[in-house]
Amino acid sequence: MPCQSNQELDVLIRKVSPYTKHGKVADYIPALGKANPSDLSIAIHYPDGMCISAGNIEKKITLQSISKVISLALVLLDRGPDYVFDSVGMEPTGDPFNSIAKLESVSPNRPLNPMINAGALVVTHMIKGNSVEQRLQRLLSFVQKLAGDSTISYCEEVARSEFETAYLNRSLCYFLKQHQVIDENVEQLMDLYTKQCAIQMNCLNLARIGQVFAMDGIDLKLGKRVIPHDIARICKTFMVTCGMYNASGEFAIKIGIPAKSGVSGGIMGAVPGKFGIGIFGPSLDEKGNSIAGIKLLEMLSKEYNLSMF
Ligand SMILES: NC(=O)CC[C@H](N)C(=O)O
Repeated sequence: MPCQSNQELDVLIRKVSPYTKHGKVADYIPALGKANPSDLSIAIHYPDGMCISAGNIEKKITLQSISKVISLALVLLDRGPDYVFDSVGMEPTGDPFNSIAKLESVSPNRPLNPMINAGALVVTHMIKGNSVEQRLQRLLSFVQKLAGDSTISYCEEVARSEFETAYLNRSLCYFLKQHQVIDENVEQLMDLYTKQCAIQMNCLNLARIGQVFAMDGIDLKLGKRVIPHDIARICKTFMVTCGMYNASGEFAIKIGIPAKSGVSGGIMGAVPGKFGIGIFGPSLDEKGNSIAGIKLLEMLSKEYNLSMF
């Protein structure tokens, strides 16, 4: 079913697009610095397969931190919650996503949650397979299944650009290795992690994955469960408590939708029992969230009473 462009969403986009001028695109990953700051698009995917959109939803974006929810779901499926949460906590940090501070100050020295970089690196470390290629393929197949799109792959340019400049993430890895939280070659883990973050899709794919989480792991279009209920619930809870980094509290109060953002400017939303949302707006606020994307979600949530609280 093709995605229908929608007038009401179009009006919302036009209202919030001036906000794109207040933020800036991420450039600490050089390839992301090429994004057009005034881009803004949204897709909403319903469980029956219907889809509405506004803006250029064909444009492909890299998942960046949004991938953390999906790798977490895969690793929970593979290894079970007890194994995973032995090495990664369940608490928000209140710190920026790439902070190293609490790794040192909180005992034991394990990351506080899987949505910060340190926690996500541990989760990626847990993806099963005999080589980076095999582990990436397993993750990609899982992403393709959730999005219902077997063409999804990763962007080599963005992956390479992050791999060549990820000094802070390497520091996190070495810290974790020193404390025996991971036992993998750091370059190998960075290779897999940067490719994971560079998995590329459009807003419609993103909305469809959001919809699977919104429906607690059931893909109604396929007529089957693709993520076990308890795992979808864990992922959604992390989206509420840590999904928007250290802006998650304010986001929960003002918007109240489980969501995960990435520094590419993507946001994946999962409105429980209703629909999934995919947003792309690469101009970011100071915490690394899409500045206009958040405004868009705020207006949408108010207008259609979408807060889960
Ligand atoms: N917040 C993000 O989207 C961060 C993801 C990015 N790949 C990083 O590790 O820095």
